[in-house]
Amino acid sequence: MRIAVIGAGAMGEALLSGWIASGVAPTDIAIVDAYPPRVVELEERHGVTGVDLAAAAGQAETLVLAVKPYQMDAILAELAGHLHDDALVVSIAAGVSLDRLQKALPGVSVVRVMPNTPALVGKGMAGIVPGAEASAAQVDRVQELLDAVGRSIITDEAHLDALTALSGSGPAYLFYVAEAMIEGGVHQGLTRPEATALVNQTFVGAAAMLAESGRSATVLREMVTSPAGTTAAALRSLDDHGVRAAFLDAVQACARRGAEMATE
Ligand SMILES: NC(=O)C1=CN([C@@H]2O[C@H](COP(=O)(O)OP(=O)(O)OC[C@H]3O[C@@H](n4cnc5c(N)ncnc54)[C@H](O)[C@@H]3O)[C@@H](O)[C@H]2O)C=CC1
Ligand SMILES: O=C(O)[C@@H]1CCC=N1
Repeated sequence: MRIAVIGAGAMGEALLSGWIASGVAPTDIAIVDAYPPRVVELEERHGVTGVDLAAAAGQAETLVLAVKPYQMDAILAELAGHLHDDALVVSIAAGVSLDRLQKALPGVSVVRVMPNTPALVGKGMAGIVPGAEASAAQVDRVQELLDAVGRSIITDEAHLDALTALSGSGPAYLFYVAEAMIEGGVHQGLTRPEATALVNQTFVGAAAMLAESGRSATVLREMVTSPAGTTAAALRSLDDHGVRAAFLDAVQACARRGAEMATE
């Protein structure tokens, strides 16, 4: 058993399906989930195998802890003392510090990661914070897993809440903007399917320009904004509604919530 995903919910499934798409054999991936129908669903959809936590602890090379933060203590307590000697534990939970993980699993190699759901389509972005017990080879192994489903950076824990506020939670902000734009198109008389197709492809095109043009977001926005034109009118309205300030506040609220969760 190469990888065991403990808590095969939204993010656990995004990672494992991204790994399978990148060439990891489904038979190398096991899942542990408290909700039996979810295990059956993922076994059927991806060809992975449901196991119990004891089997994952005793056999998996890498255990990816992908339960909700408040479910983490119960999992850590069950794992403590049952992990095999070379086990590598990767926690993706927001607000669960390395210190808390390491105290629950003394002597175990632990790495903290903040991934995001675009891993599902091989376009993920992840931050990696190595724990003190993790070897360079183990950190490389984690980075290889994340790079197989997108990109990653090694960072320090002090920056992980800020990283969560951009890449971890960020996809939700963009989906929210997409929803609002689609609604705007419907208000202008477009059908919902037409508005959805226009907005989705505009996101694809704009994202590709950000990734591939080598130009900054500012330059790309200026390229669209003709003097006294339509875009300038739209951006003026966004500024009048404080949208830029709202994003600054949203990023701050997200990072603050991550820090707060660490104390709960
Ligand atoms: N959803 C996202 O975009 C991201 C989530 N995360 C982190 O990933 C973790 C999971 O988040 P989601 O996938 O959104 O949650 P989710 O609720 O979709 O998945 C959690 C899964 O854990 C299972 N579970 C609960 N208790 C369990 C137990 N004792 N043993 C085994 N399985 C158990 C649930 O049945 C569920 O399938 C969280 O800690 C979150 O902070 C990190 C980055 C992005
Ligand atoms: O909303 C959350 O708490 C998780 C962490 C990052 C994205 N989703």
